[in-house]
Amino acid sequence: MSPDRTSTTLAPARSGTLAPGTIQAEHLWKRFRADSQRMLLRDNLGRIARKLSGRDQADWRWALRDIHIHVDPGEAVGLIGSNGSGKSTLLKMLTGVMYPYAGRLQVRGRVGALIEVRAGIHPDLTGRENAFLYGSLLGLKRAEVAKRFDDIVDFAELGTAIDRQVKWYSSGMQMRLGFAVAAFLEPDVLLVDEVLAVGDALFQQKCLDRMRVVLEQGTTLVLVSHDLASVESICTRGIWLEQGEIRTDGPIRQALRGYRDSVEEETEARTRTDEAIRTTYVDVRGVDTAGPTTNRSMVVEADFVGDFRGSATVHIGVTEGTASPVFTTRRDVRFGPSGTRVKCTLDRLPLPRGRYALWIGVYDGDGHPLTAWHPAKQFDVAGPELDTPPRAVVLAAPVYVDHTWEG
Ligand SMILES: Nc1ncnc2c1ncn2[C@@H]1O[C@H](COP(=O)(O)OP(=O)(O)OP(=O)(O)O)[C@@H](O)[C@H]1O
Repeated sequence: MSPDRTSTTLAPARSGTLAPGTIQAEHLWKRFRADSQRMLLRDNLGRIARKLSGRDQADWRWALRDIHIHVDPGEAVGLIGSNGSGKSTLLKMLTGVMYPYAGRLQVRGRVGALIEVRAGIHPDLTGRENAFLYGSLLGLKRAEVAKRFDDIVDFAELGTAIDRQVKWYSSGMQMRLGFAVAAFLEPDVLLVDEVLAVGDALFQQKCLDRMRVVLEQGTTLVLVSHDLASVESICTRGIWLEQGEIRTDGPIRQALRGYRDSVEEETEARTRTDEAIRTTYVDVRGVDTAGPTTNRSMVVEADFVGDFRGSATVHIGVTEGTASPVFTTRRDVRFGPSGTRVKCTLDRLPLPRGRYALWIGVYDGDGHPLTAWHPAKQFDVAGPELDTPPRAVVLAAPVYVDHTWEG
């Protein structure tokens, strides 16, 4: 399918009857030249010659295809997806720094955006000047920015550096300034792209807390991040993009589940079949329960075959969907000609109810993979849900700990 440009508005319409804080995208398409990255002079000359002779068949790649989104004021939306799926492109169009190829886009009200660490921040101006400039771009009067200025400096922890030119700031300081300015100037829509990764853990937590305050004030939030725990802790709705298309738009847990499952499937598919050792059988089961159960025994069994002979280390781990395991364990094993079976009993499974994946990797004495670290089996655990942490906590690690309360 390709877009119909005849019936579209090319520029983002920022007016209409929608309430401030509403985002509406209809049939949104965006493409880039596939060769637009780096180009040598001779390539350019060749292209100009082809253009003059009418033979220039540009190679285009769609970054976004037929995107429909309606976000109501006050919603907290997480945009998730793998590298290159179109998240930043969509966010840039929402801020107005990029135009769609086709489609209609309405973003109503004042838009505060932090789309790149340095975006919207002028290096030759001081932090103070930047804050006032940004405020005026948002349509705020000088006095309105002045009223919030101390909060911005306090939050960004910039102290006297606020009167220094921004080009002397570290990237962390620039991010803190950018976030504080965008989040404290009371936007109707706050757009945040991946920048939290630049700050230290304490500052990330502060940003998440601030986003919650901003949400409570009725601002609409769109957050792009690969930190799925942060996205889950703050967003109620998730939009999962894949190759420029919406795969899921729904409750955040549902979108994250779909995305995590697809990451696992892809890793599994990428697992090479020419490895020195291959996994031929994997089982995960309860010992005296119908299936894996919280705080009860669980058994993992795996069979391996392959050309490798000698001793190697089998690692197994359990993840909640991404590659970082909740825990791992390992065993040195001798691999012989007739295949090898390992069995591991976990006495008290420390996982609350949920769906998990068992990952396996086998490594030789130098740490080289004989079987690459890959998801080998999904399994469900029966048992209690994890206790709900206070809202301020990003996300509790999914570990069940046996405990007793007194008093
Ligand atoms: N200015 C540009 N010129 C050419 N291609 C671009 C440009 N910006 C983005 N693209 C391409 O558009 C596609 C989507 O990119 P985008 O940055 O939106 O993805 P993303 O989901 O934000 O990825 P990441 O998680 O890596 O930040 C990619 O194929 C990318 O190479």
